[in-house]
Amino acid sequence: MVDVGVDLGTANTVVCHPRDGVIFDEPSVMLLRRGARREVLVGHEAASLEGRTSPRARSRRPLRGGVITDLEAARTYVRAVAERVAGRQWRWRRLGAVMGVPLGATPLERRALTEAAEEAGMSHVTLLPEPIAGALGCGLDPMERRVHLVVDVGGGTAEIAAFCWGEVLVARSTRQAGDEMTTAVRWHLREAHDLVVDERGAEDIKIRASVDGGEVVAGGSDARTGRPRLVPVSAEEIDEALRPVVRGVVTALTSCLEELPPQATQDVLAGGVLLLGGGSLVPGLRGDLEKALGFPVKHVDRPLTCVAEGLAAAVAAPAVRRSYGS
Ligand SMILES: Nc1ncnc2c1ncn2[C@@H]1O[C@H](COP(=O)(O)OP(=O)(O)OP(=O)(O)O)[C@@H](O)[C@H]1O
Repeated sequence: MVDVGVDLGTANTVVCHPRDGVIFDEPSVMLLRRGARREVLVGHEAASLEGRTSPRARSRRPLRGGVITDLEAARTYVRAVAERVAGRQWRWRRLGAVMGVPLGATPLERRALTEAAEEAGMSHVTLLPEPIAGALGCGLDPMERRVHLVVDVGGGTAEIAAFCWGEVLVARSTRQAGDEMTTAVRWHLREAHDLVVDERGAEDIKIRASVDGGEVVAGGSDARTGRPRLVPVSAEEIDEALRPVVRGVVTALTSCLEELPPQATQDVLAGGVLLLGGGSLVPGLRGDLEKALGFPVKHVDRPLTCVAEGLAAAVAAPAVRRSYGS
C-alpha cells in the first residue's frame, strides 16, 4: 500500500510521495477521444492538444473554483492520474491519499472529492485544508501553540487561514484568484487594444509579464477584422489590469485579521504572513498586502508545490490529520 499527497487544483494537479517527493506536476486538464477505443489523456499531453482536435475529442477541466463540478469527469481524471503515477502497479496495489480541499468547500463538495477518488480506485482518502497543508509543506507545525497565518492564492480560489494548536481560528475564501486575474487580462486586451485572446493565451501573457517584466508581445485576433495581430503590452499595464483582483485578496486578508484576538495578532506580527500558491507570484501582491496591513509578508520557496508536499508530510503526521482532516 502506498499513501501519497494529492493537490487536485483548479489549474494544476500535484502528487507528492512522502519519500520520493513530487512525482506528478501538470495542468488539471483531460482530453477524451471517443472512437472504437476511448482514449484519455491528462496533464501536459492533454493541454498540448487543446484547440488542435476534431469534435470527436473533448477537453475537460474537472474542477472550477477549487471544487469538483463534474463528478464523472473527476473520477476519470483521478484514475488516469493514478495510473500515470503508479503505472501498472495501480491494478494490484491501490493508492491511499491525503487530498487537499479548500477551507471554503461545502460538505457536498467535500463528499464529491472523496467519492471521485474512491470511485477512481483510491483505497482510503483523508481531506486536509489546503492552507494547513501548505504551511506543513513549508516546514511550519500546525500543532504548535502559536498562531500562523497563511494566504494561498491558487487558480480558482484564494484562501486565508489563521490556525493554532490543531484548530482553524479564522478563515476566508474568495474567488478573487489566478483565474480571475486571467479574465481581467483578457478583458483589458479586448477593451484597450481591440485584441481577442483565449483563456490560455491570456494566462500565458499574465505569467510572462510577471516573470519577465518589461514589455510582452500579445498575440490574438483583431476584434473588428478577425485577422491575427500582435500587440506590445507593458508589464505595468497588466499590473494595472490585475489591481481589482489583488484588492479583493487584500480586503479578504484585512477582514480575517480584524477577527483575530490581540494575542493571535501579536504572533502573526512576529512570524509574518506566509504567501503561497501560483497566484501569489503576481508582482505587487506582497507589497500591497504589506502596505495595507503593516505586517511582514513572506513568499515561500516552492509556492506551486508546497501544498502537495505538506499533504505527503501529513501521511506521517496523524495528529495533524486528526485535528484538521476529515
Ligand atoms: N509566475 C506567475 N505569475 C502569475 N501567476 C502565476 C504564475 N505562475 C502561476 N500562476 C497562476 O497561478 C495559478 C495556479 O496556481 P496553483 O497551481 O497554486 O492553483 P491550483 O492549486 O491549481 O488552484 P486552486 O487551489 O484554486 O484549486 C494560475 O492561475 C496561474 O495562472
